[in-house]
Amino acid sequence: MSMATSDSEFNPDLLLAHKLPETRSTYNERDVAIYALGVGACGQDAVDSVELKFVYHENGQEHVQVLPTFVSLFSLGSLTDGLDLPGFKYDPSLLLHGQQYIEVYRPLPSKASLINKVSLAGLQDKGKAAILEIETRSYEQGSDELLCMNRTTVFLRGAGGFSNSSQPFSYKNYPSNQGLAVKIPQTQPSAALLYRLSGDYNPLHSDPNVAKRAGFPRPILHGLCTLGFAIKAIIKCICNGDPSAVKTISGRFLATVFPGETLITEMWLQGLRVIYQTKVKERNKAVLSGYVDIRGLSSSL
Ligand SMILES: CCCCCCC[C@@H](O)CC(=O)SCCNC(=O)CCNC(=O)[C@H](O)C(C)(C)COP(=O)(O)OP(=O)(O)OC[C@H]1O[C@@H](n2cnc3c(N)ncnc32)[C@H](O)[C@@H]1OP(=O)(O)O
Repeated sequence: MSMATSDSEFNPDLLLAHKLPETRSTYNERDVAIYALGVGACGQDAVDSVELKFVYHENGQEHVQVLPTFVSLFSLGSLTDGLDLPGFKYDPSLLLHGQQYIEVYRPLPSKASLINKVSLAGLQDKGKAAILEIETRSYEQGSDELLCMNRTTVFLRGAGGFSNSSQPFSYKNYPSNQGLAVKIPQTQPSAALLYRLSGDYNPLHSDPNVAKRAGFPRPILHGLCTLGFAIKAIIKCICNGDPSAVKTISGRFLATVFPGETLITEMWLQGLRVIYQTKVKERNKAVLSGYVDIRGLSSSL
């Protein structure tokens, strides 16, 4: 992959000493529904009985239901302002989302105001790149109850070489038997343009010139959009459509996805852990892998 020369300046001591400010998130049912549409809810069948509840109040239902990956949006505030951090001069177009780890502690309300406490949780030197981990703990305003936690790993191409530390990642081995289920939600060519309306306005996903400068032939799909597609497939296949069954989500973005490609998510149930892998069908390429821990299995399974 070719990319523009980075003129990054990286001072890890200054960076790690920096305290990130709190951010605030307020959302309502409209935001929840737009997010769900952005990750393909009701994409194949406009009246899909499992997915309709993520965008519309069905009969007898008081509120739309919130997909657990919606909470990943609370982690965006600290970085979408262009990574304005001391000791850190970096071309944001070279940044790639590397991993996302999510814990959801309580059923998600369909509207809320949150205070996000943000901290730098890790920094690794990979030689050709630096990896920065940012933790965001989101509390409901008023009750101060912890609702969820995100750990976001960003892969900063060209910013490595400041030390010799490195930390391996352990989710590489997949069961050799065929997965429990496979879902094929097709992304639309406009997928990234729709998903960005949920709050990630990074031009890498919408501007052909920015994408070219970053080394891509055209804008790429948001990592968190791919994650949303994958976790929704797991909720549908394994959790009987119940989004509150999801406790923990872990995902590593292995390769880029282009809007319009078809995503296949394969999953294996091991106790209360679902191991999953998402591939792009057209290129037979693994693009996302990880696990989901669930609270329990519905009796209908
Ligand atoms: C706070 C909120 C902020 C949110 C910001 C998000 C903003 C969004 O708008 C941005 C996006 O959504 S970008 C789109 C989504 N992400 C992607 O498409 C990236 C896909 N992955 C890749 O391209 C490669 O894996 C790539 C390029 C990442 C790595 O591939 P290689 O360069 O080939 O790396 P490799 O040689 O295999 O490994 C080098 C070391 O790095 C570790 N590593 C690899 N992939 C990683 C990944 N995805 N995440 C974390 N670490 C990763 C490897 O383990 C290796 O380390 P070690 O040598 O210690 O084993």
